[in-house]
Amino acid sequence: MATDSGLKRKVVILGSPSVGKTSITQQFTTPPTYNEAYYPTIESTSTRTVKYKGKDYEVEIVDTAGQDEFSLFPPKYAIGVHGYMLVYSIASRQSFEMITTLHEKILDQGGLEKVPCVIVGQKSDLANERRVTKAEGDALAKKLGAAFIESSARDNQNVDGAFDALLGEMQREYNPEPEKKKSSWWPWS
Ligand SMILES: Nc1nc2c(ncn2[C@@H]2O[C@H](COP(=O)(O)OP(=O)(O)OP(=O)(O)O)[C@@H](O)[C@H]2O)c(=O)[nH]1
Repeated sequence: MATDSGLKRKVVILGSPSVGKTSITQQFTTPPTYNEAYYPTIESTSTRTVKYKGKDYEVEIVDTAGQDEFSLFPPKYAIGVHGYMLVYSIASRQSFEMITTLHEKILDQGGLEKVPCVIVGQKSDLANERRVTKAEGDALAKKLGAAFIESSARDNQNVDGAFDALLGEMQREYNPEPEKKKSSWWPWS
């Protein structure tokens, strides 16, 4: 896990193979980009500067190889990382179930109790092949203390929204809003 490092954020994208991790990353860093062809990723890092609440953040994004329940969690994905995007496909139950496993691995590896996270239900355009409801995604995110969004890299739907949600989670962790001054009982004080 990382400490607050000013206006830089390092995020790692994790999920089962072929859920659209590379597609969502490319659509975010070099829009508009979408590739119908599937090329399995080994690992790839890209950056984009984004404005969040009036400040420019340099976001470094590590797009990882698809994981299954037997994959080892590389320790480098726990060091210096500010937040995680956990991606599944709404058309794959198995990829949805991997989210809980991945979340556990992140906490175990970092020795953490919580971590800034967004859960992304990708391929929302595949409505006829849906195997995971929005309510299930939402409930899992609540259980894991994460943000939740459904997106389509193909249609460029909610791609920026997914990263924005993660920035929000990281902001809460590293730059919490100062507590609002409690209103005084005395109206004149
Ligand atoms: N229908 C649909 N297909 C998508 C979407 N995003 C990605 N795909 C397709 O799904 C396949 C896998 O996409 P990738 O982005 O390579 O998936 P990945 O999760 O990076 O895959 P790994 O490298 O194996 O981990 C490709 O054929 C994409 O064109 C989407 O939003 N909708």
